Amino acid sequence: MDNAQLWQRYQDWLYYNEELGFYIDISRIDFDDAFVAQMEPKFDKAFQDIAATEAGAIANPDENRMVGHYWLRDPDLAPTAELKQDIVETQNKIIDFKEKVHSGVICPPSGGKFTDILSIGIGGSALGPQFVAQALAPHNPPLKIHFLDNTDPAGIDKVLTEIGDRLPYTLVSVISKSGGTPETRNGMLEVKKVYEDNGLDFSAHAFAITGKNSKLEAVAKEERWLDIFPMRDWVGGRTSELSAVGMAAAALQGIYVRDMLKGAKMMDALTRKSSIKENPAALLALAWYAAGHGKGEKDMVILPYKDSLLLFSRYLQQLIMESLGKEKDLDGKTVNQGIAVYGNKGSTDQHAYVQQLREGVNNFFLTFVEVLEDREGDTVEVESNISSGDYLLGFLLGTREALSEKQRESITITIPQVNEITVGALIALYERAVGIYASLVNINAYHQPGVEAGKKAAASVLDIQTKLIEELQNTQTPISLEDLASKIQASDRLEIAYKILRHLHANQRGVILEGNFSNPDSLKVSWPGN
Ligand SMILES: O=P(O)(O)OC[C@H]1O[C@](O)(CO)[C@@H](O)[C@@H]1O
Repeated sequence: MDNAQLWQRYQDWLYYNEELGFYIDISRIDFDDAFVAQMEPKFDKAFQDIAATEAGAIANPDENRMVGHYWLRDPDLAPTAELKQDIVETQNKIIDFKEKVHSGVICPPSGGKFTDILSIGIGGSALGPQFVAQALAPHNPPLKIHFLDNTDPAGIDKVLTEIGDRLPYTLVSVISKSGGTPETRNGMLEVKKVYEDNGLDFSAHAFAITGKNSKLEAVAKEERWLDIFPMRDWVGGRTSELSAVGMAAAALQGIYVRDMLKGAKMMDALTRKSSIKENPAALLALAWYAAGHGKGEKDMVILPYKDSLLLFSRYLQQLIMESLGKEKDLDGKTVNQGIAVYGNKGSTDQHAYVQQLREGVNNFFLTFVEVLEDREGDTVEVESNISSGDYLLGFLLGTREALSEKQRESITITIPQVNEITVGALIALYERAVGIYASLVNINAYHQPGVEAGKKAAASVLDIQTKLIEELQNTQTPISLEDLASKIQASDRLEIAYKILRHLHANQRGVILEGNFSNPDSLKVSWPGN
């Protein structure tokens, strides 16, 4: 296509909503009218599926659950009066909590006001709050947020060192829908110990966001934490940013959470339309399908040209990959679906991997995110009539053109500003696009059976560790790996046993390994206390 044809195609496919100031351009994705016509019946079904989901159908059949994140921003849509009341009450309770914290009614036992929040959670219990904090937290937030989203001891130490002597003024938010995620539990136990070691009452600093009757809820109740906010089984972790999970963290940082909900509600109204061209989420799903032939053949590279949106791709990675990455379809057929998502920000990534995007393997499509407003306040010119923001746009458009010349496809989303309304709308846009795409490819977007396999395997590793240590403590002389593994009936897990022992040895945890480390079979292991 020449430039005149591309310009025409841009206008033919441009989506614009005046109220939100949102543009979506899928003109640089390679599809034709015949493809759209052929997709229409699938979209009709997808629109019906999502309407049923919003009305309270069991959209997550494997877990026998409704899927209700749409109700969070429009409680009137909730299928029962109880659910509606629950949503409204939780939101009001969060606003009330943040007001009490900000005003000092809820305060540290030593007096004064809370200055920091330490948010402990992982996956959907971290990624949304992290993205939103980066995108929207004011320069001088009433509370500064820190995250523990792993069980990495050095990572935990680093965050606690950053907090330093503000620990007595730090609120701790422990977030886990299941209430049993080991990384989160470990973070909580380590942080609790640091509070206790400093003579501080952890319970007077902590609040929980968790599912009903979870282990975490029991602990928070028993230890009389400051508060407990509910997570409901009809909100998945990766769609929980606009539930208590994201709301509490955002509100405490001084972000206008009601506006986030408003932006999401506005986008929901737009993405409920049953005409592909008038529905921005359907346009995204159409573009994803066209690019990857409905099989995820191409990766999705997300490039926001705005530093504050840096974590958008990371957030979308879970939303899209945990939702769409499925072995079986809804009929039980093996399909191995999914779309790989990566990206950071432009133009920074231009100096990292855009070389490969333009000239290397053509296995991706890009999503540029353009923000019209450069900055608050006056613009500085770095050259005559040219600002840094002009360069940013120049790099975006230049990269789009350079890629397009080489048949690399792209979508461009344009928003007027990064604010509560547009961020809420972006979240809702992608949540809906994922729901529509899942329906197009006939998969359950709302379960995550694949994650369980890794969790079970990790538990079995820790079980072997316990047995190895017990056995070693009863062994008087150095013993070969093979003999030790055989004693605990783990001869078939020799590699795992060796790696556990090597880790314990490296951390001076009582285990001594001796011998030739390039020949693990030759190593002898002992417990020096013996
Ligand atoms: O909130 P939870 O239950 O601790 O789970 C954290 C994350 O773990 C997963 O269940 C699986 O990795 C995600 O879906 C979820 O967001």
